[in-house]
Amino acid sequence: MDNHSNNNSHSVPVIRLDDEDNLDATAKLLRATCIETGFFYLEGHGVSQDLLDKVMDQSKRLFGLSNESKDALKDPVMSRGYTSMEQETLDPKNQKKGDTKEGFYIATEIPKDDPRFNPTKLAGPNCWPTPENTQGEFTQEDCQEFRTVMDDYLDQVSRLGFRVTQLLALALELDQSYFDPHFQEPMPFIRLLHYANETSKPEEGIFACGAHSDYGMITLLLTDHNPGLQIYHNNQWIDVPPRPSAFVVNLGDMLERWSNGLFKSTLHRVITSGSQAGERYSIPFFYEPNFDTLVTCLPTCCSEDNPARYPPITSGQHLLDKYKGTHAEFRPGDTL
Ligand SMILES: O=C(O)CCC(=O)C(=O)O
Ligand SMILES: [Fe+2]
Repeated sequence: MDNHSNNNSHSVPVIRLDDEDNLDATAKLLRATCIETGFFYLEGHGVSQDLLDKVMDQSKRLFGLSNESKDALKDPVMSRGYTSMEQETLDPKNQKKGDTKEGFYIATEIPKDDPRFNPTKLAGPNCWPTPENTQGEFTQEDCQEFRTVMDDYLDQVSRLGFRVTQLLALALELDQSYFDPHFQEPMPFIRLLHYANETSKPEEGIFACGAHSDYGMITLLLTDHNPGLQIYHNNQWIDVPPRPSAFVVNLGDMLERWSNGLFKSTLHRVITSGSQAGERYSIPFFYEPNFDTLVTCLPTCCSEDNPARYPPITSGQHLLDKYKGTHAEFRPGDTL
């Protein structure tokens, strides 16, 4: 029997990034949290409310486009742009149909004539709305505004992601700068999400977002006021309610692997209740190391008694392997 929601016997802690005087205490709290669930709220992060509001508004405008226009914004080879409702199935074993959500991927803009352009390494241009591909639904100014807001957001959350990796290094009892070289050419991905006004029915295999763990290093999630996110902890699903102005941060499989299983990448899902919640908007930001970073057991996480459990893998290969399993339409680097 699947409990839809639970009282919060466990609550997700708040970590503040602006408490420089108590860095040791913050790192200790973060360590305990990462060993337990790897989920926490992040406050004092320095990203302005104005920008958070703007990015949500622009996301709503984008998903308000007609299906025809949104379909013209797909780029499965570059893994960018629009992904349709039910295209992604995050938990194929338990889902009868795909996630009841649509999405839009944005990453670092690398033009085709840039020497770094390489679709097999997920490095390429974004798929921006234009007056042409939106059939005039977006004017030139609308398109410019969308891009300006998204560029600004990508820049700010990337800086924030870098600071979080420094705090994670401390939590892992490493030098604060330990991860810095691995984020010199990071792979940041914004994913705008829009959940349908449809009630999830776990017992019938219908989920807003099926149970999964995230693939990469860290995820910084911005949500609107609608509840729905749950984490699986101590054999039950626990609500992680929206907390205004905070990011929900969670660790992904890559960091679990890097830390030899010490830091957890916890299973989570989204359950929507159509009548109560209406449509839900959220924006996960995935912050990943350089494509060529070698993810191999961190020095503080293995010893003679606790040898490395996973063979080394590059960050890029790890992500590509994971994407293949869940994105029906994604074909990174296929013949252009
Ligand atoms: O929408 C949410 O609250 C969570 C989304 C999520 O877990 C994901 O996209 O990885
Ligand atoms: Fe997730």
